[in-house]
Amino acid sequence: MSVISAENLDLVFQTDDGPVQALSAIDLDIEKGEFVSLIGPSGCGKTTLLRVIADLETPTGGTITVNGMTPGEAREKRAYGYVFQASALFPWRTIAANIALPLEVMGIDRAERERRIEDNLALVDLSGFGNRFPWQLSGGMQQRASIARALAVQPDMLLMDEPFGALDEIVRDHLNEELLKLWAKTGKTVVFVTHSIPEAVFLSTRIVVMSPRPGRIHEIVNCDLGPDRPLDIRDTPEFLAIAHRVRDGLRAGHGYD
Ligand SMILES: Nc1ncnc2c1ncn2[C@@H]1O[C@H](COP(=O)(O)OP(=O)(O)OP(=O)(O)O)[C@@H](O)[C@H]1O
Repeated sequence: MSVISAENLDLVFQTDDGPVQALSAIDLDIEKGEFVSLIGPSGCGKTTLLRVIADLETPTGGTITVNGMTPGEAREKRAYGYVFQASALFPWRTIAANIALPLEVMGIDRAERERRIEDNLALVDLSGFGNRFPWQLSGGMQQRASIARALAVQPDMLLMDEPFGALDEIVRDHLNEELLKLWAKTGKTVVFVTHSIPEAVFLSTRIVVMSPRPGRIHEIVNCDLGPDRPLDIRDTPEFLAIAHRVRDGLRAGHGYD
C-alpha cells in the first residue's frame, strides 16, 4: 500500500487579487521507505503539496490518502513529523523541553519522554545538549534538534520543507550525509522540499520535478544510486547524468526555451 496516494489533486487559493491555482492535477504515489524530493522554482506549489499531505491545507479537488486515511485522520494518529526551513524551536525552552512538548501534548509519561529525548538526541548526534537553549546552538545543530523533535513522536513519515536551505554549503553537506544515514537506519518515508539539484539527487530515491503557474508535476526522475552514497558520489557520471535530467526537466517546466 502506498503511504501517500494523491489523485488529480487541485488547490485554488482565493485571494484579494483573484484565485491562485497552487496545485493542478497532481498524481503521486509514494511507497513506504522511499525518500522523495519535491523540486521546482519558487511558487510551483512544493510547500503547498507538503502542507496538503500534513493536513495544513485542504485541497479543492481530487483525493489524497496518507497511510490509507484522510490527512486529518493521519494527523490525529501522528503519522508524520514536520521539519520546517527555520528550526521553529521555542527559544524559552531547552532543547530537551522542545522535544518533550509534542510528547506532553500526547500524554506520554515522564519516563518515556526522557527515554525518547535521549534516544533521539543520540540519533542526531546531539547527546549532552538537551539542557542548552536553541540560541546556544549553531543553525545546523538547531536543525538537527528539530529533526530529533519530529522523530520523537515516532512517526512513519518525515515531511521536511527546505530544512537545510538557510545553512552554509559545508554544514549542509554534513547534514545531508547525516540525514541519509538516519533514513537508512530508521527506514522512515521522507518527503523533502528543496531548491537544490545536488541535494535532491544525493538524498532521494525519486525526484518530483514541479513547474509553476499552475503548480503541477512536470516529471518524476528515478534516482537509483543505491543506499551507499559518500559525498564524492556527486562527481560520478551516474550522479551527474541524473542531475542533468532534473535540470532539463526544470528548464522545460519553466518555459524559458
Ligand atoms: N495561503 C495562501 N494564500 C494565497 N496564496 C498562496 C497561499 N500559500 C501559497 N500561495 C500561493 O500558491 C503558490 C504556491 O506556493 P508555495 O509556497 O506552495 O510554492 P513553493 O514552490 O513552495 O515556493 P517556494 O520555493 O518559494 O517556497 C504561490 O503562487 C503562492 O503565492
